[in-house]
Amino acid sequence: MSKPITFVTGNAKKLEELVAILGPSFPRTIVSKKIDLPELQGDIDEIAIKKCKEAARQVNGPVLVEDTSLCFNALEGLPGPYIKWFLEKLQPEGLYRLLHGWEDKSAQAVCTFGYCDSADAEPLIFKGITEGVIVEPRGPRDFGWDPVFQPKGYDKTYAELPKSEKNTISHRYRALALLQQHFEKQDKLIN
Ligand SMILES: O=P(O)(O)OP(=O)(O)OP(=O)(O)OC[C@H]1O[C@@H](n2cnc3c(O)ncnc32)[C@H](O)[C@@H]1O
Ligand SMILES: [Mg+2]
Repeated sequence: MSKPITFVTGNAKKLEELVAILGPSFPRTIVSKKIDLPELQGDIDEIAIKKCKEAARQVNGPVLVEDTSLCFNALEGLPGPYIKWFLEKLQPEGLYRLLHGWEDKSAQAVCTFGYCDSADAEPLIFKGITEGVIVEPRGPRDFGWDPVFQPKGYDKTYAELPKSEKNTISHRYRALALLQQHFEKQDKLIN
């Protein structure tokens, strides 16, 4: 039997979505641990790799982490991985206002999972991207910047969409689909 994987996050909403997206058929057991890992700097992959290594060091076993970015194309990809601080200070209204004066409101929601077998293993990276536009905030405010992100091809923001629908098109869903493929392949090799 493989050891359970510890999903390390300080964000209960991320955990809720991961559980809903993976469902009961995921081949490995996932447990969660609430640790606020350091908010690192660097490019998106670099951050996920460092974050994963730090989690593996603290947990001392197989770990999963994820880092989420919101990249505005008009701003060359910023706020990107620093979205947490932008959101905290500016609120969803302020995120929308950042693009005042720019015609291009397009953005990418990026979710990057890192998985590490042990503290000395190199992390594997699984990345999902959903294209969209930044709009004036609409919908419930229970998760981050969901009210300002309207996925491409939709007339509703992430916040306005039913959770079940967000979870079939989101950046997190796309990243987890890759992660799921990886573990299903591995499961077949073992059994
Ligand atoms: O402990 P970790 O996993 O790092 O959790 P966190 O809340 O610090 O998350 P990040 O460092 O990845 O920062 C991403 C920010 O974007 C927010 N966020 C993440 N996923 C989101 C989603 O699907 N929709 C809206 N906001 C999201 C989240 O609340 C943070 O403010
Ligand atoms: Mg964080």
